[in-house]
Amino acid sequence: MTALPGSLDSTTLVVDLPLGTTLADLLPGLEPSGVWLLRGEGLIGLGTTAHVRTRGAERFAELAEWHAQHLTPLAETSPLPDELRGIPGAGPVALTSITYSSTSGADSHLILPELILGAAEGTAWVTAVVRTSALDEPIDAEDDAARLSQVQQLLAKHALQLREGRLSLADPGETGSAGAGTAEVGTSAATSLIQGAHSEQHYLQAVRAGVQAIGHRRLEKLVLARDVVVAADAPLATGPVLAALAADYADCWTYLAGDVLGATPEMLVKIRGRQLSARVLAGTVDGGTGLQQARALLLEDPKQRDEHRLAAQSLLDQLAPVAQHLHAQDPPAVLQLPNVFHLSTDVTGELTAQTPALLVAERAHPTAAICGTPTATAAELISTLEGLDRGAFSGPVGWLDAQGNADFGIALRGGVLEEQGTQIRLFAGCGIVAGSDPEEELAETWAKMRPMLGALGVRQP
Ligand SMILES: C=C(O[C@@H]1C=C(C(=O)O)C=C[C@H]1O)C(=O)O
Repeated sequence: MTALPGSLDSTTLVVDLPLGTTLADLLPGLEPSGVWLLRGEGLIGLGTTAHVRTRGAERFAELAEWHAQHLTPLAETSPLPDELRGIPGAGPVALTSITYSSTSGADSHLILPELILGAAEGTAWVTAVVRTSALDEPIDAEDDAARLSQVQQLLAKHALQLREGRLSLADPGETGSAGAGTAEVGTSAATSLIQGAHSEQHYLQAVRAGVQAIGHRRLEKLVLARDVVVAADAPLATGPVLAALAADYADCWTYLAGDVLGATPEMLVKIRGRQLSARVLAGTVDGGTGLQQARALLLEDPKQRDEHRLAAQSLLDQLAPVAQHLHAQDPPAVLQLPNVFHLSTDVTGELTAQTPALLVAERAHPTAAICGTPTATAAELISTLEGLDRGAFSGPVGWLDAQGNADFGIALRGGVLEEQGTQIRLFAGCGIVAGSDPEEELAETWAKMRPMLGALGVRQP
């Protein structure tokens, strides 16, 4: 864990975006350190004021402690402009990605960007977060001119400008920013698809073994994943990749935190004060199926309904010790995405105590949507059958603000950057239950990788 010398100071200004544009429109010209966007609104982080890395069984607790020590105090010391009070995510936020497994060899991350662009409920803002020890002299809370100039400097550093209250990309040639320049290299990087840790045959074999274990009544469900690698001839520029995901999958949360990025349709847990909500997905058919047929295939198939029921139930069971009035939509709905249809259950509830958001996420994770039932048996079988270190894939990903609000999606439909950003390992998994067909599950993994393959300019074989 990284200690943070000195305390933090933050400034938030309400800004306008150019008419008819959203935050997502800025992405192609930026090199973000964190992203969380849904339908054009959300957060873009730039640069880092602090980056905490941790591993192991205490990873949630350690990040929660860091959040309480460093981010929470800013709610008191750096008040928000009136227009932003009560807007979740406004002001200083940390983006986070946490590994699926406590035994992963990969880091879990909490990143506090130095500059955050935010938009929610039709209002946009910029927030600068600095270490007071990095300032020549402390900035007076009331010194608006000094605060504006500090924000302007950080904007220029990241290829942005604020003119008459309007935020936009800097005019070409205006700044010496690294952002715009490298983005161009990245968009033109040639990409190719190569095998991941294992072959398709290995996956088919793993699914067969999973179905067999279910047949022997060792467990009811397990989620088996596979990986492929997209290699590029230059570092990938994440801004344009994320912009493509945000444009094509507007109903998914487009994310970047630590080394993982993607566009996920699944919300592990969203926390707003004491209120919590979630969106559980499980049960999938290919997007090429018409809506009418997809509804029948999902809602009327006992196998799909069972697979879904186990996922929803696992979340309710895992949240029960910290929440009350838990309510799950019943029957599930059908969620239509460009690549797939899912059975979907929205869950709501109320936290019974002031449990820190990261510890609520720890409780909720892993659901049977990405692990299985019973959890421990599924987790053990996954580690032997998959033969993968999932890293951040299928772990919680999202943001936390200083007030304790948070979004934790499940890091699906994404990939992990490797080799200095010149390659990205894509993952996708499928829920296996009695009667699962290995070939169909393999096809489903390709359908789930389609968003990333498309954004990276790689054709599905
Ligand atoms: C595991 C993934 O997705 C999960 C598994 C699903 C399924 O098996 O039907 C559906 C949605 C997700 O909960 C993935 O996208 O990799």
